[in-house]
Amino acid sequence: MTVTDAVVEKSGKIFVAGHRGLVGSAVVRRLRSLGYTNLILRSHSELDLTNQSAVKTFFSIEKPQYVIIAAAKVGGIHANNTYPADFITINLQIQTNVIDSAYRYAVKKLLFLGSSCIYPKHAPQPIPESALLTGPLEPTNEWYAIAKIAGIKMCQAYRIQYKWDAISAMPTNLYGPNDNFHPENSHVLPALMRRFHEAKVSGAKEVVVWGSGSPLREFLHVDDLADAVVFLLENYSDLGHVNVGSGKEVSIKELAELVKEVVGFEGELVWDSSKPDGTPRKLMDSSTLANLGWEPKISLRDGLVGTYEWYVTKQQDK
Ligand SMILES: NC(=O)C1=CN([C@@H]2O[C@H](COP(=O)(O)OP(=O)(O)OC[C@H]3O[C@@H](n4cnc5c(N)ncnc54)[C@H](OP(=O)(O)O)[C@@H]3O)[C@@H](O)[C@H]2O)C=CC1
Ligand SMILES: C[C@H]1O[C@H](OP(=O)(O)OP(=O)(O)OC[C@H]2O[C@@H](n3cnc4c(=O)[nH]c(N)nc43)[C@H](O)[C@@H]2O)[C@@H](O)[C@@H](O)C1=O
Repeated sequence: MTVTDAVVEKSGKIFVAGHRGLVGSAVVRRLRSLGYTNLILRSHSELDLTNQSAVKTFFSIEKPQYVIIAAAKVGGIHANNTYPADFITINLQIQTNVIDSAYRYAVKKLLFLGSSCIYPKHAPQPIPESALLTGPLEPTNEWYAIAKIAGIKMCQAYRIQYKWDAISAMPTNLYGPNDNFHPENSHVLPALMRRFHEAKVSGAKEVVVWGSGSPLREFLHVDDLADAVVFLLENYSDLGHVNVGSGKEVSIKELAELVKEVVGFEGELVWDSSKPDGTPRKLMDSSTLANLGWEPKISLRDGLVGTYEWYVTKQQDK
């Protein structure tokens, strides 16, 4: 493993793609809090990253020095399972356009974000980075996972062929402010927070939770992830992708009970077994990152309390 020599200048021009999303908005907060002042931001409507010529024009005019790709087609188990064509195609287009243009317009360093779903469904637990491409993927999100694997491999290929500084980080399941709270298409944590909140407000007696409750998931607050992303941008430069997790896993049943308590819903949980469980377990081995000197700070309970406060004050106005 190599630690990068190149210092990321505080005045360096940094393009954060997807800055309105869960991850992109947290990365922008973190960069600003560290004194990075020269951020380039474009909303989806200002720059559609699936449009190759628009992306080329953007890079040729703006000439960013650093790029963080937090723009992607993202969703929970239902969305991934229902829109496989969108998940594979849009993600391949966004990452291919941005990585290639970043290289061609002399970006100094690029960080690509993948996901823990790149690993085989039955990978050893905790999952080391070396488990990539050692077995079949989880069917509910294999289309998205294939795109993400292609992104990692593209960064590696450009690093090998062009000696270009492209790195990849693999976050575990994330949550926090600016998450997607869509009732069907979101991830489990925001979906349950919204459902429990609406049930509390309406006085409903029951809330439906999908699957069996037995799958295990590892959750990381997005502010911890953003801290890790900037840490890697500043300190890491090598071929291998790097896992970013909290190291702690909970069952979906335990998660549901915790969200219920934080929201203050007092009714019952009803399990809908017609919905898929997805992968049984995906705890990542984040020792590569720990050995570089990074660790997460926000507990799941504290992160949930903060996210619920944000949801009640901000999200409901939308
Ligand atoms: N959320 C999670 O639990 C995890 C996320 N990740 C990874 O982190 C990254 C960010 O995810 P997250 O923040 O959750 O996702 P979000 O959906 O919250 O944000 C994605 C952002 O990308 C933008 N975007 C999507 N398509 C385009 C496009 N064609 N052109 C320009 N912008 C576009 C979206 O804008 P708009 O909404 O306007 O379309 C949005 O701002 C992704 O690579 C994801 O794979 C990894 C592991 C877990
Ligand atoms: C980050 C990751 O996110 C996705 O994978 P996932 O971890 O399976 O994501 P999920 O959060 O949607 O579900 C986690 C678990 O929770 C259960 N569950 C209960 N009730 C609800 C519920 O109401 N909504 C959702 N979405 N899930 C629910 C659900 O049945 C499953 O057992 C990937 O597609 C992939 O995109 C990816 O990388």
